[in-house]
Amino acid sequence: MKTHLNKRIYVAGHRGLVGSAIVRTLRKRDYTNIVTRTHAEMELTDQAQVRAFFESEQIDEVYLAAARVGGIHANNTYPAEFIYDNLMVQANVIHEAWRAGVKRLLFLGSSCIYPRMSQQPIKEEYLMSGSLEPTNEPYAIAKIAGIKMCESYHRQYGSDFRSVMPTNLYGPGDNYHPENSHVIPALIRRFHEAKMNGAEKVTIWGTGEPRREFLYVDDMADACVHVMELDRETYDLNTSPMLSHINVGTGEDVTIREVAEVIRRAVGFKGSIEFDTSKPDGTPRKLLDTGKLAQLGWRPGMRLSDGIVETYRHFQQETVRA
Ligand SMILES: NC(=O)C1=CN([C@@H]2O[C@H](COP(=O)(O)OP(=O)(O)OC[C@H]3O[C@@H](n4cnc5c(N)ncnc54)[C@H](OP(=O)(O)O)[C@@H]3O)[C@@H](O)[C@H]2O)C=CC1
Ligand SMILES: C[C@H]1O[C@H](OP(=O)(O)OP(=O)(O)OC[C@H]2O[C@@H](n3cnc4c(=O)[nH]c(N)nc43)[C@H](O)[C@@H]2O)[C@@H](O)[C@@H](O)C1=O
Repeated sequence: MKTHLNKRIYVAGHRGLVGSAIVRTLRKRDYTNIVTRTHAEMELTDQAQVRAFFESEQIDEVYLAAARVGGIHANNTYPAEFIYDNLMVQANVIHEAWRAGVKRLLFLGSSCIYPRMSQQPIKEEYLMSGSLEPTNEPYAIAKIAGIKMCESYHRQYGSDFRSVMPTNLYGPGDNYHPENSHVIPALIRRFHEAKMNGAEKVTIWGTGEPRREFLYVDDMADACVHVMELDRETYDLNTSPMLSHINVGTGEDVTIREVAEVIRRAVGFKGSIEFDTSKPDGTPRKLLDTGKLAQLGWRPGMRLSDGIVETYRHFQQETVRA
């Protein structure tokens, strides 16, 4: 007999930062029937491959953590790939999941869906109330389309498709590419290399003044499973009739200068920091209002300084993905 622990759960993007943490969390909670495909095994932008997968695998639930992801430079340099890949991946997975009768799906968006100059902290209902940040607008537009797909399939077909909007994430298994990664992995690598090479200075992009909220990836995965385990009635009661997404964050933000200092200390780099103001700052601030998720009984566990120490420990053990 099928219990909730042996339902067939497909984690899309299981080798990425978030997907790998979701698999760890599901295993820790004794889920036994987790289905995965690497990018080489299934190209999610190809509808025929995605259709064949859902037709043969009898999936009960989907965590959609596969996407084209990168930091400010990657988003700004490859906008066509960020909009095309993300629209295609999510359209194929959401549509084919519906066709195959998948019972529940979780779509991962991003806090960059909200207006660049949004009121802070950002509530879910501020979606589409202003213009987006130009460095990642194509990615944000794709993510907004993903939310709207989940809402539309729920509205028209009653599909139990949900969305969470994570703040900036970091942790074990991140992408440490020198240019294309997000700020925390980029700076862990830069400070580490500077320490190893005996360099005197490390350069940080932008002014150091933007504020960001950072969530440890295992907390993010825990929030994803928490949201998926809510019954539909509770989920609906806590989202507004026209907006189905839920913010996930810590409720606290820091400046880039402050987070750089935390990383410098964790890595043990003794030199100085300089700022390259020819590089973009991006959104000045994006602090999520996480009241809805708190009301649903979830809170983060990891403090930023501890999470960075833990991530640096993993970085030193991992084969760097770069
Ligand atoms: N990291 C962050 O700070 C944030 C992430 N998010 C969201 O969380 C989700 C997960 O992000 P994250 O784990 O960081 O991203 P990663 O880049 O670490 O992982 C993404 C995964 O998706 C796979 N993938 C990408 N494109 C395809 C494709 N066309 N076909 C098959 N597989 C594909 C990748 O495989 P491969 O590497 O082999 O291409 C990789 O395993 C995304 O939706 C992202 O937008 C939201 C906010 C912040
Ligand atoms: C999660 C989120 O991630 C992206 O947006 P972002 O919040 O701007 O993320 P970021 O981590 O790349 O930068 C944060 C801040 O940090 C500064 N910064 C300093 N030095 C480095 C540096 O070396 N690398 C990077 N990447 N940033 C640096 C950088 O200038 C910026 O001010 C979105 O495109 C979108 O993909 C998205 O959803």
